[in-house]
Amino acid sequence: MSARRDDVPTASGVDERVAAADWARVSQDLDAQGCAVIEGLLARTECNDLAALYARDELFRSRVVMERHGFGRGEYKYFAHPLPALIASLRTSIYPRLVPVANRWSAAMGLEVQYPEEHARFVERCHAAGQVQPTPLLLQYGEGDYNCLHQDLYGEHVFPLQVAVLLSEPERDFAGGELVMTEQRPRMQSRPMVVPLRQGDAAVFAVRHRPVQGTRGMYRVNVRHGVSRVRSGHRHTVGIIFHDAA
Ligand SMILES: O=C(O)CCC(=O)C(=O)O
Ligand SMILES: [Fe+2]
Repeated sequence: MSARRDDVPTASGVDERVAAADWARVSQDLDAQGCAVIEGLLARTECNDLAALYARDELFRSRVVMERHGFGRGEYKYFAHPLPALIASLRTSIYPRLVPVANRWSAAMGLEVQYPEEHARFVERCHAAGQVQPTPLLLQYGEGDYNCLHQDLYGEHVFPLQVAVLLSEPERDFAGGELVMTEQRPRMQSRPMVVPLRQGDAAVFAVRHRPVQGTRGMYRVNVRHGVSRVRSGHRHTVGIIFHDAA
């Protein structure tokens, strides 16, 4: 029998908030910078309630202690099915907003893959290839913790954009712990970026690579993300990755 899950955060109003975001601006920022911020996507209570789920082992399929794998320091847990309503709603309502960017990028990079309009259809594609495990995750950092630059690839099927929502408030709950991105350009040095976030803000960013318009045509940059050292306090984030894992 599945555990009672009616005391986890509800999805009340989240679809409406997603619909109200300025997706034209997000898409422009993604094209120009490879990342975009949606301010105040989640309310403070939703952030606190989500962060509190970290202790609820029955909601998760696995726990990763980053230090054991050389991933950094701190830990995270992947949600099990059924996903908490708020996470499931974010995943299905944000996905179609990002499909136009994903398809445009794919074509611009000369890739064959195109993404279906609906998240359920894309998940079917993942499942058919043996990628059946949910990838949304909660991350928890304490003093001295950090997350090494990485890419969240879990199999052949990769949706090219992902979302992370900061659940803690900088300066109040923690110091340091900035979301960091690097873009590795062909035959050039990497470009670093810091993404300033407050509690409830969502960062949307490229998972693996993205097209950049150069003076001599389009080229592909390789993208990684991570988190700088948390200097004090505690920091939680929720990561929404749209492909499932093998
Ligand atoms: O904690 C963060 O801000 C980054 C989390 C992360 O690596 C992810 O959501 O994939
Ligand atoms: Fe990540």
